[in-house]
Amino acid sequence: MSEAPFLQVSGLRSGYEGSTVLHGVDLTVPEGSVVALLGRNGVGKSTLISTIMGLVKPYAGSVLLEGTDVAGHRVDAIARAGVGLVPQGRRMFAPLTVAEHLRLAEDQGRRITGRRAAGSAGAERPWTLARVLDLLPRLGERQRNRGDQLSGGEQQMLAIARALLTNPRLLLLDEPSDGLAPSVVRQVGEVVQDLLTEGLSILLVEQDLRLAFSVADRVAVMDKGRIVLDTTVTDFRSDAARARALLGVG
Ligand SMILES: Nc1ncnc2c1ncn2[C@@H]1O[C@H](COP(=O)(O)OP(=O)(O)OP(=O)(O)O)[C@@H](O)[C@H]1O
Repeated sequence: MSEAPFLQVSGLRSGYEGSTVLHGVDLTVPEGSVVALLGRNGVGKSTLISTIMGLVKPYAGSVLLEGTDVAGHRVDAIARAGVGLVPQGRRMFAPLTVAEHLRLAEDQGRRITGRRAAGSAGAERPWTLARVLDLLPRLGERQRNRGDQLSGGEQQMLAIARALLTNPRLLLLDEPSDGLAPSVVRQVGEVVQDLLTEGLSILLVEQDLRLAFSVADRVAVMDKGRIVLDTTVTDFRSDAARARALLGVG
């Protein structure tokens, strides 16, 4: 893992229709690392992910991707700059098959990668469908099944596959364990490890602390729209009382 930040967020403020949710967020994701973003419900974690991705417009602050400020840019420009989103809730199209979802994502990926300059983010070794199915073989077996016929774990794998086909170098993963059985959460953890090996940087919003601790290098805790703690997993785990106070968990 290199120490250079892939993502550096500074003083980021954003919200919805004039109501401020993020009150000046500072956060760094070093290249090739996983940062787990923790925090109680409603503190602004998904809003941060959406603002980084360009889905929510910032009021102030910067979002540097390898040193280039993309704050306020359109979502397609941010995808081209190398950011992929695996949204909370997975966002399947119930009537479409796995193969159809993947074909749409491949088309989108081609549009994004086609406009990317040679040698820029994600241009070196694109995520082809074959490469994605190699990483997520279960999807290969389920190609003819519709979105609403998939288990929660399979839907999560499909959401990850769709994001990978846009050739990101930074993946924003919003609560991938949500609603999954413990054995499936472990599989998600293994996929995150594989993605790290493939050279991605990852910002992981997670409520499942076991998953977060098993894959992350650092932990950032958000409260009321600010990062109130940014530390190593080892340090965070060494102070259970502080963790309980920050997260409200037993
Ligand atoms: N699309 C929206 N329009 C208006 N307000 C929103 C919208 N999305 C979220 N909010 C509000 O912004 C605040 C932060 O929500 P957000 O979803 O970012 O928190 P979170 O930490 O991700 O919570 P959770 O863990 O429950 O997903 C909440 O008060 C929420 O009601």
